[in-house]
Amino acid sequence: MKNEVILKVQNLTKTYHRRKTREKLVAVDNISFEIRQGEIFALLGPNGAGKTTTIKSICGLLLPDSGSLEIMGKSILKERGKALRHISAVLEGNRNIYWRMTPVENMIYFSGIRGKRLTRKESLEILDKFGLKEKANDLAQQLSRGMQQKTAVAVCLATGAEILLLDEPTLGLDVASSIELRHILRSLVEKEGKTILLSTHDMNLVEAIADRVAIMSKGKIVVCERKEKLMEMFKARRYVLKVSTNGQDITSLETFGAMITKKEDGLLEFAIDLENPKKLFDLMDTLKTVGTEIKSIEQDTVNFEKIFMKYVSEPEEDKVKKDSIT
Ligand SMILES: Nc1ncnc2c1ncn2[C@@H]1O[C@H](COP(=O)(O)OP(=O)(O)OP(=O)(O)O)[C@@H](O)[C@H]1O
Repeated sequence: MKNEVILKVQNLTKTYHRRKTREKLVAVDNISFEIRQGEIFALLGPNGAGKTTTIKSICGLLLPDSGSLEIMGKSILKERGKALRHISAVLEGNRNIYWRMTPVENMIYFSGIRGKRLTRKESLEILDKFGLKEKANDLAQQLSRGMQQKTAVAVCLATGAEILLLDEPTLGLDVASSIELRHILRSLVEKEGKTILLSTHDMNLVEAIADRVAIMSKGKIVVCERKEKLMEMFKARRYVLKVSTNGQDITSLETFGAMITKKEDGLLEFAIDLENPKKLFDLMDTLKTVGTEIKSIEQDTVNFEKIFMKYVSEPEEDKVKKDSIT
């Protein structure tokens, strides 16, 4: 049923042990989140944040140290078969298809493994949604990368699973193929009631299709929020100011966390992140006191790249702010 919790991850922890050095690495550190039916949930994070480890744990490919994983109320650890039949995954772009089989053969084979008898007619209908009907009888290895990735998602769909786990689905795709795949994913959710868990570095994809977003860093979830809310929060907070400077001491801007973006011919442009908009007036007072003239104040355009960077690189960003002002 729409809006029902369909996937529940609670206090998931996974540690890797390096054999040679006996070092321990906590790849996923006590994370919890829920995904509702009909949602596109994006899991983001820099390299090594723990996204793939999380997805592999959900697929039952890795055994977590602790925590619980439930799909449609069934525990992956205790009722593996019953839980996992509701999910289908594409890991690392397109690895879940056999190169020496055609798209149709892949679909019939993988749905067969899941106990589903897919007819050739049904598989052609699915391929049609992906614009791949003419390629139905070509070997997968003869398809372009974009076509292979779309075939991989088509295979996922062929299994009849309600939840699709897609790890980097747009990796290596050109702009047109990536946009096409976005439309396909959105329509799978809207027209067919599928639920999608997406792990990606593609911020345009997140901005275009995600409903909710969790950002991971060093094994932890640092924020989990509706995409619109995150965009709104940031839109309200970031300002870009242009001021004229004639050698005035502007080090006081540092207290406002200003980040200089341009400095030329007596004109200074800086971005500022003000959690409390009232602070904008304090900033204007400060600028007046040092004797700079404000040329313009604009609310910064917000995109997902900026939101992502804010959550995953705060200490470095602070350092840049400091460096650029002094
Ligand atoms: N099999 C393994 N053995 C030891 N360490 C591992 C193993 N797999 C992953 N790791 C480590 O666990 C951490 C998390 O890795 P993971 O692949 O989950 O990150 P990720 O967020 O998916 O990264 P990326 O965006 O680069 O794919 C990394 O530090 C990685 O080096």
